[in-house]
Amino acid sequence: MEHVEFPGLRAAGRPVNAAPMLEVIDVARRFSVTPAVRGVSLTVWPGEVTCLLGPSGCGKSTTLRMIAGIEHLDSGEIRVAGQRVADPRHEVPPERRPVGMVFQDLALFPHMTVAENVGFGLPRTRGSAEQVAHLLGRVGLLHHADRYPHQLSGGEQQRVALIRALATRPRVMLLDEPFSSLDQRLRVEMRELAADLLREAGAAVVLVTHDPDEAMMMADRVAIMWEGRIRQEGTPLELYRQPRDLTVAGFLSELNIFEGRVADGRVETPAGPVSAPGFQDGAAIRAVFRPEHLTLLRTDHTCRSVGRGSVARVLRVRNLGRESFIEAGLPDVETRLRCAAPGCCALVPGDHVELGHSPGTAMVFATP
Ligand SMILES: Nc1ncnc2c1ncn2[C@@H]1O[C@H](COP(=O)(O)OP(=O)(O)OP(=O)(O)O)[C@@H](O)[C@H]1O
Repeated sequence: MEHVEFPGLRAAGRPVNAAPMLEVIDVARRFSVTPAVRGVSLTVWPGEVTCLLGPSGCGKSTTLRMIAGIEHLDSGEIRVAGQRVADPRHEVPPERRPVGMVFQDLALFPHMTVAENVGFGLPRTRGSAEQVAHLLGRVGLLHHADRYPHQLSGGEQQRVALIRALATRPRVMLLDEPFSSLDQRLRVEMRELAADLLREAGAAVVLVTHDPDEAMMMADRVAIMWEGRIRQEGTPLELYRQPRDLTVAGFLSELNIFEGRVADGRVETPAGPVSAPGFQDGAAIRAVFRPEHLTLLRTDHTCRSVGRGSVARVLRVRNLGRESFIEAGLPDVETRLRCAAPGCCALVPGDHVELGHSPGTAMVFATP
């Protein structure tokens, strides 16, 4: 097939000639006896969005606050555009770092109009009013320039906060759960708008979220954080397809996990045989499937036919129109299987289904 270039779309991978814009080198921070961040390193290129994804308390916000300069670092170093901005002995104050921030609580100035909010950090030059108008136009809010923040909807306030942070043309943009207070539809809209604006601005972006969909949609690279460390870093697809362990795998979707032992280089699972390269015969392993990788085929049989997947019973079906979620149970197994399929699903609770999986989608990990 002919290779097609889509103008405006970035090629996958990092720019070859550009230098990194943000370098976080082995930074650590401890609060009394609690180590919050234990040696985190990150490199972000201009125009690149890196997402820190992880459970509550794993050190995401502390990492962001150290980059912003509002949290001290105990060890390590932070560089912006090749210049050191922080190490334990020397810290450039936050207001002198070329770093913009948008947090969940937007902190717009209530007594200033929308235009004044956006222009707040700009030197009063002849071009500044035009720049504010340009940015407001870019997010469709030019007609609200003279309103006050309380006269705007949540989504509109979010857009103002975003362009206010972009107005000073920061080299690094930090976003801490910026869309979490918005409803689902608005959140999707804001993610797309923000991703476009941020890439256009050419800033290095670090986005903190605990929402895997947000990470998959917005990020060029995702770093999964766990207990103060980065457990794995890569493109969203690398993490989705080749997670290094079960913890990383479990961040991006629910999982169906089957325990087994390797025989002849493969392991039998209720969803059919799975090859286990790199494992010795007899090794205890876990074969893991994401919900969208299990297949369910309605059958009249109530037990497995030789050489096929197991027969399960459908317990629950949620048809969302665009996709469906099905829960199924295996005899004598307490855990429910969770499956997802595109479009509407004709199965109903009580149906018997033969389990299978899409080729090449199983993930195999050693049992600890
Ligand atoms: N100022 C502080 N004083 C004491 N402990 C703190 C302070 N700030 C953060 N911590 C602790 O450091 C750890 C990491 O906190 P951090 O806010 O970075 O986590 P997070 O991953 O951003 O969590 P969340 O997703 O809930 O915001 C937590 O155990 C937290 O309680």
